[in-house]
Amino acid sequence: MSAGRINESIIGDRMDGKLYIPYSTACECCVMAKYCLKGNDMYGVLDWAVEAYKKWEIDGRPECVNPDILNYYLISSSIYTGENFKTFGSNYQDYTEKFVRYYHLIRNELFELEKERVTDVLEMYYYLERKQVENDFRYLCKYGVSSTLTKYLKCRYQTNNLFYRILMPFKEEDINSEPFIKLYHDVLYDDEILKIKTISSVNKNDRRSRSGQVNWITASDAVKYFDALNTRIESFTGFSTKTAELYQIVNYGLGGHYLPHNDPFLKGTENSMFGNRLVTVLFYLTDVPNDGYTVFPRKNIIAPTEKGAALVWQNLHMSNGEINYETLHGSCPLLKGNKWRIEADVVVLLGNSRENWEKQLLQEKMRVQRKAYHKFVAGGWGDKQVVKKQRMRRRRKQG
Ligand SMILES: O=C(O)CCC(=O)C(=O)O
Ligand SMILES: [Fe+2]
Repeated sequence: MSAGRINESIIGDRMDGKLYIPYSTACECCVMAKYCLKGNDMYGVLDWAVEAYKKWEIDGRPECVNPDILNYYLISSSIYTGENFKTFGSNYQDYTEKFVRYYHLIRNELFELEKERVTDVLEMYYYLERKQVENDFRYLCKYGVSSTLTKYLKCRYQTNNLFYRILMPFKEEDINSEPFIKLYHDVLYDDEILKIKTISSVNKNDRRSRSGQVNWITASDAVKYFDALNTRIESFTGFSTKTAELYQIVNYGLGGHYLPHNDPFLKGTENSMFGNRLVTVLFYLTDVPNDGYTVFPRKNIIAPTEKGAALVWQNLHMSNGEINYETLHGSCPLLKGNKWRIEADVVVLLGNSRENWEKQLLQEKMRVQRKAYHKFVAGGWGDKQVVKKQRMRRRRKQG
């Protein structure tokens, strides 16, 4: 690179439309960006500036890389190519991937500098990112394979420290560790499935993002039919269903799908009384072999639709209650058969006090344990009755 000559080994080769860089340092990449800018090759500027960032991230920032100049390369080329994206050049897919990959780096730069029209470019990034997620979603639905068991992802009989589960443990399968996703096999019984299907009169729902027939189970039906199911949910999630939302039943016919989304409400739009959706529990009421998966495009994960199983995941970070965006998920378009599922969103009291988050989580867990203890050790009573009985016994003793 000395004496103004560029090391030939870094001049990239374009193979299959992709930039191939055998070896280069962050300094060399910066120089390449500079020359591309001189030659008005704004896509080249972007490629090399981003590549410089990549090297910088891995190897640390060398002296020769001036962050201001690198910012300038990124901003100018982003604005320029951002405009061009609207007309979709032939390399659209390639650039989409690149943008999405480096989005977090570029975004910070843009925010820091607050240059004019930055929002335009940001909007373009958001748009491309959404597009990318949809592409990943479709790809997963078409070609995804279920993950296999590894050292960290196992199957086990799970009692969750509940005495009565020693006799009938859950069949728990790890699907992913971070975010936590698990599949519980055989937790919904045939008679329950029949009951659910019978009481669910269907309402047509034709929103574009979700084509399935949706039905909400009324509060009175929930009490009548699903008390045992609530207890089961509490046993495997460890959280109380006291503030959970009503069950939502969906029947997907052919082509039925649900585009990728996150279940929790965005910051500030949570239920002011009850908080946000901490855990999602999806029960499958039908077997749909090799189809109709629930997929997590950010994690490259597919979950099979297995009759009687429940897929469970945590939507919020346990440390602070913030949304875990990695839990983005959707339901693949159904190409054959018929998929029924029932969803329970377990909500945890956040109220207005995020500072109390940890305390609240602990309280919810304790409430579930107390209830389990009273129900199965103290002889089949719910919380309230036990407390009442204990109070009466104490009074009798005192008086
Ligand atoms: O049915 C599925 O597989 C996913 C449903 C879902 O994500 C939802 O209802 O929020
Ligand atoms: Fe969902």
